[in-house]
Amino acid sequence: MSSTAPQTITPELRQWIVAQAEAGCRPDDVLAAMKASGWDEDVAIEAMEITLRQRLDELHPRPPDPLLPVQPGKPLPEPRLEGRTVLSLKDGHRVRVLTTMKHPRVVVFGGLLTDAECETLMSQAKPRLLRSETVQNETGGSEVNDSRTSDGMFFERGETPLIDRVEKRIAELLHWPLDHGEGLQVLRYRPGAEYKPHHDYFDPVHSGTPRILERGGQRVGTLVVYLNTPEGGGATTFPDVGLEVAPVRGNAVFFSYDRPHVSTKTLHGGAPVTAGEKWVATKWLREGVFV
Ligand SMILES: O=C(O)CCC(=O)C(=O)O
Ligand SMILES: [Fe+2]
Repeated sequence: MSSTAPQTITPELRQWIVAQAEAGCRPDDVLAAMKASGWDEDVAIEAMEITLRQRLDELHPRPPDPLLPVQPGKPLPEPRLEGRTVLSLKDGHRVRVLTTMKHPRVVVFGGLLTDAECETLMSQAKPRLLRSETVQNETGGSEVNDSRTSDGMFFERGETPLIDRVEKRIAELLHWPLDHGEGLQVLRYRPGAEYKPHHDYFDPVHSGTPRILERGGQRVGTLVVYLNTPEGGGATTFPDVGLEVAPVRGNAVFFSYDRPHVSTKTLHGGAPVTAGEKWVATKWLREGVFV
């Protein structure tokens, strides 16, 4: 190679650089070898950088930029409101539309569950409540965490006739297949308990996320149903937009997120309960079948 010849990164050179790196050669030695065979130092450094970056991208593809609309028109759970203030469901149940917001996408429903349904869910959940855990980012497992001081439990999908009825109602309301939903989670917050602001999607930067995504892909929507009306506190807050949803028995707040990114403005939390208890049932919706 002569230093005056055009110095392009040929496939052979690329293979050679990758082979040196993968054999454990120090970059300085690779550079020295390239210089000895006529490469200009700056050009050689650039060739190495470009080649090795390309190789890393091949080995570890980067997740798509969450700010780009990766899947334009990606389907999301979404109620068909069409200007209505009351939605009549197949089981004869009527749900009121109390508040809607475009960005973040938030819809507050009134009367999603009856008082009796709320009572039954609370009493069925109560004996199984344990201190809530949050996702452990590194492993994808779960752990007890100060940011979430509630007690919780999960029902299996379709575990009881009531759960089945509620899940079918949610699937119809949000136009999202029943089998894309996680099992219903019930949480109890005692006085002082809270759930600090968080996102419900799994952050792609965490090493434990791929394992979690094996069971149905990303979460794309959340429905929090209030099973009682706490005497004080306990609103569901959306700090990015200053929205607070009052916890009222039977009502529910739905929000969706088309990508696992803060730009969805779906940061939310359960404000501390100041008096009495707060009980909620959460349904998380995945992009695929949750197994
Ligand atoms: O308790 C609330 O208001 C919010 C619950 C919540 O964020 C969740 O279950 O993911
Ligand atoms: Fe949440």
